[in-house]
Amino acid sequence: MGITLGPNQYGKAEVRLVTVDRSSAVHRIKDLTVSTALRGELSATHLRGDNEGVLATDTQKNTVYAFAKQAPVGEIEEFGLRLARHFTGSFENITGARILIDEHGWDRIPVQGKPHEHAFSRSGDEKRTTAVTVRGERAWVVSGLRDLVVLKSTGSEFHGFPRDEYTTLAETDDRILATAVTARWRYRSLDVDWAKSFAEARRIMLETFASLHSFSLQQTLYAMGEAVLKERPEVCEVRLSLPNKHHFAVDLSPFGLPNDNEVFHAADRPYGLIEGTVLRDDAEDPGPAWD
Ligand SMILES: O=c1[nH]c(=O)c2[nH]c(=O)[nH]c2[nH]1
Repeated sequence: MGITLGPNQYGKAEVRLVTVDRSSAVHRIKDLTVSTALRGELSATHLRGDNEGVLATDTQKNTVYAFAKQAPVGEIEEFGLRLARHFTGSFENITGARILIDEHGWDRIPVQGKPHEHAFSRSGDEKRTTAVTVRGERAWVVSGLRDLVVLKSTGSEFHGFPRDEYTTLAETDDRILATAVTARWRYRSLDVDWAKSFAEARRIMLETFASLHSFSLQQTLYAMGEAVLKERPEVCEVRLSLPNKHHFAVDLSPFGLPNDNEVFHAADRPYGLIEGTVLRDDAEDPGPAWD
């Protein structure tokens, strides 16, 4: 019986990088979590512990910090592409790289109504994300966001589902719909205004969530992905993961009180998890974009 080494990669996970642009008194900060992963001919170290072709994960981490000094970080997609191409271009046995970057937002603290020059508050849990994959000369970019928490207090129904002997859920024509959006979208090419594309995809998804009268979170998921594809030609595929953050109307009848969808228990678990892909019929082959 033969045994072989299967797919493998290695790198430094979750390098925390904060940069301060001090070129004017109005400082600008970038707060990133960067993960690197290198792929290629790495059988020597796995089979024999021969590390000749192993660019140390410590070096990968140092490279992230050095690159942040040597040129402006720019958009996370650009930074990811620079890093990935450096790693694949520098060492013969390293033929692929995957760089994951999360960007954490900071807002300027308003002081007497004026945004402060160098004091910030965290924007919240939401992260902008990218996954840059390089294989040989080619590159793929999948960008997105995580933990964008949204809620609508009406405009959502859920009924018409089958009832078996275990079904207790009441049908509803008016419920709270809430979720924490994880969205990732795949770009057709690298010729993209990354900042604008991100801002527009985010806007389109939010507007769709708000505007669509929803009969299921599945319907909302599809509509959000479809709207991005309709308006953003640079995107060819959208993947969404939407936890259904259930809000149950509390039974106030023991207290002799009515509850006309005004008082809810926000349950944190379990939660429904609705996931799906929306893509163009003629979407390019994804290659290793999602791997
Ligand atoms: O939008 C929903 N989709 C479901 O599949 C589902 N299942 C459930 O219990 N509630 C909901 N809501």
